[in-house]
Amino acid sequence: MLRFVTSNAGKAREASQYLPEAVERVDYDYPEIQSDSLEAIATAGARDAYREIGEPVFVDDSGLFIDALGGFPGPYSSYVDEKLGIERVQALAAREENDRARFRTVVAYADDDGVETFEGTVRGRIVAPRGSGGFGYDPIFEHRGQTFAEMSPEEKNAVSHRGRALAAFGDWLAER
Ligand SMILES: O=c1[nH]c(=O)c2ncn([C@@H]3O[C@H](COP(=O)(O)OP(=O)(O)OP(=O)(O)O)[C@@H](O)[C@H]3O)c2[nH]1
Ligand SMILES: [Mg+2]
Repeated sequence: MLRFVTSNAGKAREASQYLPEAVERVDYDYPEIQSDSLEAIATAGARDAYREIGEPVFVDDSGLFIDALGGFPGPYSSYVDEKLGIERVQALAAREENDRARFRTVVAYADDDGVETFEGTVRGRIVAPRGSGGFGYDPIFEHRGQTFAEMSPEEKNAVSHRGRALAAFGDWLAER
């Protein structure tokens, strides 16, 4: 059994569909450090959550990086979603010629041996919102003609930043 520490139910749903072992969600909002690096944020979070919970845990730190906006909102994606909302982020991006963006996830796993990180990236374009699935920025992120909110959970996992990071994590767990 794997413990996934996250305040985000959408992330937890995707992880349990993906990993070979059962995933138990721990709804603990660990303090997030301020950094430009998802690796640094996830590593500090996993360490903190492991200390708090006393059992091996993993966390997921993700962000949407819009090329024309210098990678904004990046590590601040959660804060920006809360304060502005995805429509206003899309409106900012729509003023630019270049509509390219990427999603990144860093999964960090902590146990007695320390912290291991696993990364996943997917490229796409920022579009006017479409679709009702997924969560967060999914309706404005288009990958190969479909937004993430128009995909089934399985279709999204097969190509997504999170799916790729979890696949790398799963491979590492299997070989350990
Ligand atoms: O369209 C999306 N598709 C995704 O697949 C996805 N994954 C994350 N996000 C959003 O990006 C921010 C990450 O912030 P984040 O990593 O700190 O997560 P969080 O604060 O929601 O939960 P957690 O930190 O307790 O795990 C949050 O606004 C998430 O909603 C996504 N948006
Ligand atoms: Mg967070």
